[in-house]
Amino acid sequence: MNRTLVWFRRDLRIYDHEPLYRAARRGAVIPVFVFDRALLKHPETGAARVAFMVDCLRHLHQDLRHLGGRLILRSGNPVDVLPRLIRETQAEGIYSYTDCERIYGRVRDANLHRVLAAQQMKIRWFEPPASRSELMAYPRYRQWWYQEMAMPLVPAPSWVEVPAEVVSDELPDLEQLGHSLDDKPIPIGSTQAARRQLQQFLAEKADRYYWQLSYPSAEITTGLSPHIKFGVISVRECVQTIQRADDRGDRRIQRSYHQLISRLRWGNGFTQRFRYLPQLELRSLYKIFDDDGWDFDEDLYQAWQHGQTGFPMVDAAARCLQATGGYLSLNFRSRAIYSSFLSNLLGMDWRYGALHFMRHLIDGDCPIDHYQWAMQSGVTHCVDKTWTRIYNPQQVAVDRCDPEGLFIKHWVPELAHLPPEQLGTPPPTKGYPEPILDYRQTRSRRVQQLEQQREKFLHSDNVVPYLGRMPKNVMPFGVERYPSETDWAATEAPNLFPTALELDNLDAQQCSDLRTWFVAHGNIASPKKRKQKSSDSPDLQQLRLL
Ligand SMILES: Cc1cc2nc3c(=O)[nH]c(=O)nc-3n(C[C@H](O)[C@H](O)[C@H](O)COP(=O)(O)OP(=O)(O)OC[C@H]3O[C@@H](n4cnc5c(N)ncnc54)[C@H](O)[C@@H]3O)c2cc1C
Repeated sequence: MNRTLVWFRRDLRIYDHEPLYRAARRGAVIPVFVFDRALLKHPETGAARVAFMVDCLRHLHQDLRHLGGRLILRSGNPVDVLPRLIRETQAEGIYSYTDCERIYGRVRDANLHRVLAAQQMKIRWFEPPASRSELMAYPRYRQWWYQEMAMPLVPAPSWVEVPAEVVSDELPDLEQLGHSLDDKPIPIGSTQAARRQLQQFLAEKADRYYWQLSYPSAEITTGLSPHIKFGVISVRECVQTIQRADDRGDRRIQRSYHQLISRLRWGNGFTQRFRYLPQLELRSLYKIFDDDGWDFDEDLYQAWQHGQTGFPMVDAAARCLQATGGYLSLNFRSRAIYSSFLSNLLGMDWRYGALHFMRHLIDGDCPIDHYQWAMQSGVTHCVDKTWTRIYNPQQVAVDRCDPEGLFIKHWVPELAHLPPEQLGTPPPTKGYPEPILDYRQTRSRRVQQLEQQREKFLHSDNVVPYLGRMPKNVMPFGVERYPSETDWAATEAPNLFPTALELDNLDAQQCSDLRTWFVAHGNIASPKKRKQKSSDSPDLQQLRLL
C-alpha cells in the first residue's frame, strides 16, 4: 500500500485540505506535526498563541480519530525529523502546503528540499487557496481571489489509514515547549469552535458588524482570527458559509457580509505580498524609511507597552492587549490607534511595535501584523499622497470608537469616574500619568518627515528601484531582547522556498504590476473624498474611517 506523509503546519484541519485528501486517496497516511524549536523560540512567538496552537493540535488529532487515523507528533528540526520519518515509515514522500508567513519557514523549506533531493526522497507542495506563485497585478488578483473562493471545498477524506507501527510523541504541555501561561484566556482551537463562532456571528451580529466595527466594547467581529491564523478553518469555507447565509433581505446584513468577505481577502492579500517580498518581515517597503533611521527611547517604549502614556484610548488598548491577547476585544481600530501612536507620534521604528504585538496577540500573523504596522506608520501605500493616516488619540478617538467610554473605563479604571467627554484629555488624576507627548507637535513633525521622505520616489513612474531588497542577514528583529534559537539565520543570503521576486530582474510590465499592490484602490475612499461626503449620516461617516 502507498504511504504518504502529510506535513501539517498552519493548516490544522481535515476539511478543505487538499494534501490530506489526496494522500488518503493514494493509500496510508502519516499525518505529522513537528514542534520546531526555531519557531517556538522565535523572538516573535507568544505563549498564548502557542497554547492556542496546542489546543488546535489536540482537536486535529480528535478529528483524525473520527476518520480512523491519528496525529503523529515529533519534535526537532523538520529538516532532520522528516527524512528520518520517511525512512522509518517507508513512505514514498511528503505532501504539504507551501507557507509564506515567515522567512524562517522559507529557509527551512528550501533546506528540506535540498536534503530530500540528496536522498532521492520526494516532496509535493500544494498551493494554499488564495496563493499564487506568479506576479499578477492586484486588481487581477482580487478578481481571481473571488473565483478561487467559489471553487468547491475539498471534502474531508472518508478514511485515514495510519500504519499501526508509527508511534507519536505525547502532546506536550506549554512548559515542555519552553513557555508559561500569562493568564490570557485561551479560546478553544478547533474547526467546530470556528464554525460555531461564524454561525453565532451570522445569527447575532451581522446586522451590526459594519456599523459597529470601530467600537471595541461592542465585540462585534467574528473572532475567527486565531482560527484562520492556524488554518483550523479555511478562508474559503468562511467565505462560502457567509455567501450561503440568509441576509433576510436586510441591507445592513448585506453590507456586513460584503465587508467581512473583503476583510478576509485583505488578510490573504497580505500573505501574497509577503510571498512576493519576504523582506517585508524585516524591512519597510521603501528603503528610504529605514535608511533615515527611527527614534528609540526605552522609557517611552515601556510606557507605551504598559499603558502609561496619559492617552486613555492608547492605554486601554495597551492593557487590553497584554491581558487578553487581543482576542475579540482589541479590534482593528484600537490596534490601529495604538500602533500609530508608537510609530507616528513617538517616531519609533514600527518593528518594535510589531514585535510587541506578535508576542501578545493570540491571532498574531506575521504578514498581517507587520504589514498593518507598516501601513499605520505611513511607509507602505504612500505613492498616493493622501494616505497619511495619523490617528488623533484624544477626544476624537473616544467619540469615534468608545463614545460611552466603556472600553476605556474597563481597562483604565483610574478614570472610571470621568464622563466620556473628558476621557480624551482627562484632567490631572491621581495614579494616572500626564500625557507623554504633545499630539499637535508630534503629528506635524511626522507629517513633515513623511513628506520629505516620500518626495524621493513619489514622482517616479517606476518605484521598484526605491523598494527595500531582501537583506543578506536574515536574523529576526528582537533577538537582542529575547533569548531565541537563530542558528538557521547564520547563513548569509540563504535560499528561500518559495523564492522571492527578484526585484532587479523585473521587466516594465512586472514593475507596474507590482506597484498596484502598494497603492490605494478605487473602492477605498481617500480622506479628502470622505470629507466631501460629510453630509452623510454620522453612522456612515464613522464607518468610512475604518
Ligand atoms: C497594527 C495591526 C496589527 C494587526 N495584526 C493582526 C494579526 O497579527 N493577525 C490578524 O489576524 N489580524 C491583525 N490585524 C487586523 C485586525 O485587527 C484583526 O484581523 C481583527 O481584529 C481580528 O478579529 P476578528 O477575526 O474578530 O475580525 P473580523 O472583522 O471578524 O475579520 C475576520 C477576518 O478577516 C481578516 N481581517 C479583518 N480585518 C483585517 C485587516 N484590517 N487586515 C487584514 N485582515 C483582516 C482576518 O483574517 C480576520 O480574522 C492587525 C491590525 C492592525 C491595525
